[in-house]
Amino acid sequence: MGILEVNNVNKSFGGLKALQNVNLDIEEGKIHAIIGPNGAGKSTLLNCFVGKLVPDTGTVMFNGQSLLGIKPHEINQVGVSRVFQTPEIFSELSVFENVMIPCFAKRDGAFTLNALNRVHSEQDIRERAEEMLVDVNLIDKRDMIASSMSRGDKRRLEMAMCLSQQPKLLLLDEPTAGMARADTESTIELLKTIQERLKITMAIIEHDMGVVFSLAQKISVLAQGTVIVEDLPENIKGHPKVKEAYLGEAQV
Ligand SMILES: Nc1ncnc2c1ncn2[C@@H]1O[C@H](COP(=O)(O)OP(=O)(O)OP(=O)(O)O)[C@@H](O)[C@H]1O
Repeated sequence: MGILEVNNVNKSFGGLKALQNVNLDIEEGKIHAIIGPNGAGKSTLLNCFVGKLVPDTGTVMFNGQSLLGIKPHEINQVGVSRVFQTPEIFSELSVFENVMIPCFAKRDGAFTLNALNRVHSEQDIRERAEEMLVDVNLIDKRDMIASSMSRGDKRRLEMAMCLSQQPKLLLLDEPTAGMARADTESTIELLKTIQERLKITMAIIEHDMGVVFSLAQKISVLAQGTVIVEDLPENIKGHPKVKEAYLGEAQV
């Protein structure tokens, strides 16, 4: 049984069938990539996991609980976190302060900026934030202002913020889009380390096939709203259906 199970999901926008009878099973502890050409329905599907869109029909179950009709922030509370193309961080705050914010939110159920003022007396929050920074290898940069960091380090910081909410499933929406090669490599290493050490399940949408094949343990290929193949990475490379779907785009 998967940690995330998608059954017969359909979603249309007017007359356009963006998702048609989509079935997907994301296994606990694995990195599962969802790939496909432009307009295949990848973002629409991800949006159905986080409450941004509601499927017309079908079910989305997380750990045996339906995610349909649940508000995005509640989905986050049940253990599903999403990482966007552009890291969502507080640019003017230090690295350490950025990580303390979600640590407060996790403990108190909400965060107010005032909380940062009493941080010196908040030993448990400080320790937790430090632990997170060690996990993503940013502890030496704890006093840097977030805006001055590289794209790769900003991604590390965002991951530390996500991890402090103790997610069970991490959804990654093109995590290396627009990155220089060095930052892309650093992000691949980061995600591998997190998955190996913390065993967090990840679902990743990504156009860069180098990233996909470096990380994924299973791949689902979407084309025109339908899953055309779901298999191990070695069986996806060169698969005739996948090649056909990508005709005119970067080859797989
Ligand atoms: N809110 C919307 N209203 C109308 N049509 C939409 C909406 N969102 C997506 N679509 C359409 O649904 C189809 C699937 O789009 P989606 O963004 O899910 O594809 P994608 O695989 O994520 O594409 P890309 O890789 O280019 O981001 C496309 O034809 C898109 O134009």
